[in-house]
Amino acid sequence: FSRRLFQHFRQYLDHYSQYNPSPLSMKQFIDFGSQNACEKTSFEFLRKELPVRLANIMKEINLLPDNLLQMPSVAMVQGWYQLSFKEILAYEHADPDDAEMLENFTERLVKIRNRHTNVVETMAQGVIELKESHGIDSNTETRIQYFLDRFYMSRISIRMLINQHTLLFGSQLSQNTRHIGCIDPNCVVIDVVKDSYENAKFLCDQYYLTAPEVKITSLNATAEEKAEQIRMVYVPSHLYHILFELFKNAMRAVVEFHNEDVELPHLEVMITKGVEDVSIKMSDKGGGIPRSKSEMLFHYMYSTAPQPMRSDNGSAPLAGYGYGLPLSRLYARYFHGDLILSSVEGCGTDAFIYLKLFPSEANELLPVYNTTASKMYHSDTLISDWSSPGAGTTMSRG
Ligand SMILES: O=S(=O)(c1ccc(O)cc1O)N1Cc2ccccc2C1
Repeated sequence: FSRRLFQHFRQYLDHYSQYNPSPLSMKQFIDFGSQNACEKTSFEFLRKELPVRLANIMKEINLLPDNLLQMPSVAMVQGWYQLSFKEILAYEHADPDDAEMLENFTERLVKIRNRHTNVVETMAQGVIELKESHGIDSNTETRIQYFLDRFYMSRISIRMLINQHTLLFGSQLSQNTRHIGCIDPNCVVIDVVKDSYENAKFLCDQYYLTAPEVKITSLNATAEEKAEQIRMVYVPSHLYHILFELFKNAMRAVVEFHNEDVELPHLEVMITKGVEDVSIKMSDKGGGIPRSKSEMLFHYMYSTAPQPMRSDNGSAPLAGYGYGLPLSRLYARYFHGDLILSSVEGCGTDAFIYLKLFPSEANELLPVYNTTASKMYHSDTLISDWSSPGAGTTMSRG
C-alpha cells in the first residue's frame, strides 16, 4: 500500500514541479487586495501556486548531497515540506463556492505556516550536523550556498502568499486598515529606519553598555516638495528585518573597533528617493573588513557560529545562527531590490539597500527548478580559468 502511495506522491511532485512559479508584482498584490478582495479567486490561485512553488523547491531538496539529506534536521524539514504539499493537494478538487471549505483552507494555511516556523534554524542545525559528521569541502559549500539562497527565497515567497491570504480572509481582522495584508502602500521609510535603530540600540546598550548615535538624512531627489517624507509601497516587516540586521552589525563594529574610546563615531543613514529606486545607505566607522573576508559575510557556512548581540532574555536568538546578512539580502532581492556591502579596511563599511520604487517593477524574484538548476547539483568541480598563486610551471590539465 505505502509503495503505491509513494508512487502516487511522486507523480504529484513531478506534475507540479513541471510548472514554473508565477511571480506576482507588488502592484498585483495591492490591486487584488485593495478593491474588495475575492477569497474564491485567491483560493483558486493558491491551491495551484502553492503546490507549484513547494514542488519546485522539493525537487531541489531531493538533489542535495546524500550526506546532507541524511542529517536528521534536514530530513525533518523535508518531511514538513512533503506533509504540507499533501495537505494542500487535498483541496485540488474542492468546491470554491463552499464557504466552509474556504474557511477550512485558510485555517490549514495557518497550521502549515506554524509547522514551518523554525525551518531556518533547523536547516542551520543540519549544516552544523554535516560539518561535525562529514566535514564540508569547498565544492559542497558552494552547492549548499546555492541551495540555501534558493530555498530561503522560496520560503519567503510562500510565506508572503500565505500571509496575504490569511490576513485578507482570516479571522484576525485586527490588522491596520490602511495596510493590504502585510503590505503598507504608504510605507514611510524613515519611520522604519528609526524603529529598527531604536531596537538595535536597545540591544547594543544592553550588551555593550554603550551604542553609537545615528544621523539620518533624506533626499527626495524628484519631488518638487523636497521636505516631503519619502514613502513607498513595501512590506514594512521585510524592510525592518534588513535594517535591524545592518544596524546590529554596524553598532557591533563601531563599539568593538573603538572599545576604549569615550566618543563613538555616529552611524550615518542616507535615504534617497530617485526616479526608479529608493536607496538607503548606512555608513559606519567600525574599522571595516578586508576584501579577503568580505564575501564570507553572505556565506551560510561562515555564519553558523554563535554571534553576540543575541537577545539574552532566553528567547530564540535574533538572527538565528547569524544568518542575518544572507537572509537580509534575500528580502532585499525578493522584490527585485538588492543589498550590497562596500567596506574600507581600517575605516568602516557602507551598506546599500536598493528597493524598486514602482510597484509594477517590484516583481517577486523566484527560484525556478529546471535543467540549469539541476546541473548546479550535478556538475563536478569547476576548474578555474584564472591563475592561482604559485601555479607557475605545472602543465595545464584543463
Ligand atoms: O565587517 S564589517 O565591516 C560590517 C559588516 C556588515 C555590516 O552591515 C557592517 C559592518 O561594519 N564589521 C563587522 C564587525 C564586527 C565586529 C568587529 C568589527 C566589525 C567590522
